[in-house]
Amino acid sequence: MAEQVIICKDLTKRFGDFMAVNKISFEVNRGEIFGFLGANGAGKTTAMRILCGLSYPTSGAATVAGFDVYKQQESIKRNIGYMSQKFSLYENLTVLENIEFYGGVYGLSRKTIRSRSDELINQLGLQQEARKLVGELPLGWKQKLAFSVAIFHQPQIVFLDEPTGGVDPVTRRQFWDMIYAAAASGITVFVTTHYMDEAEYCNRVTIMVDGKIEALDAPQALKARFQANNMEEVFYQLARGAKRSSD
Ligand SMILES: Nc1ncnc2c1ncn2[C@@H]1O[C@H](COP(=O)(O)OP(=O)(O)OP(=O)(O)O)[C@@H](O)[C@H]1O
Repeated sequence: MAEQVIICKDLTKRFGDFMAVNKISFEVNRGEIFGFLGANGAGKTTAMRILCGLSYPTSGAATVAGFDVYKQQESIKRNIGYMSQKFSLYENLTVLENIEFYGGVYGLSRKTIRSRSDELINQLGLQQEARKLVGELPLGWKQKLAFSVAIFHQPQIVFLDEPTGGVDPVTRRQFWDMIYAAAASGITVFVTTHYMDEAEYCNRVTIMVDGKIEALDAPQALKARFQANNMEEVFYQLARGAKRSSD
């Protein structure tokens, strides 16, 4: 049986009387690309923040990389990478300086940082840009670099919160090639997205509606179950009854 690196059981987060995350349960396997979908306000970011060790649940249980979300937040943070749409690299530092900075934050030795950053810059084809300010790079390149930095310390799991917002489909496809390479190297990928073509690239997806998980399966299986041609239609069938407004 596949090793489970994230286990959630009835995980709940309440803000006052409001159930932002309402008893969600699921498991994610090592090396899997796990899509976490839902309309605006469904509760994705709230759930993801708990799994990243940034916030406590109200009730329920979860472990991430074997560590408990209540008691072992620091161990969770050391074993994951995180990239949010808002998380940005330092625009006023160069490409190389950003890589070195985050390598240091993640506790890598100077020697490791030097050899891995050379390797990374070559892989990304950024040799010409290595000493340019990140602020001068196009958005798609910033996202690729931010992803590379999020997995620079070779974490067990990487959490991506709408990582490809605002870029064209070709650039998004290139970004997904990087996700596949990371997953092939054994990194588990937990990703939220609004783009339904990206949902098709995941091994399995959950669809959250109003704080609850309404469906969880491989895209192919969901399409068959909902007699849909694509994930857009599956999503629409599940999310059309959502009470939380999309803004
Ligand atoms: N600190 C908070 N206090 C009160 N309500 C909150 C708090 N954080 C989030 N919420 C509410 O919880 C619900 C879920 O928010 P969350 O950000 O998790 O949704 P999401 O699925 O990530 O949506 P989006 O795609 O818009 O980021 C929203 O209705 C939001 O207003």
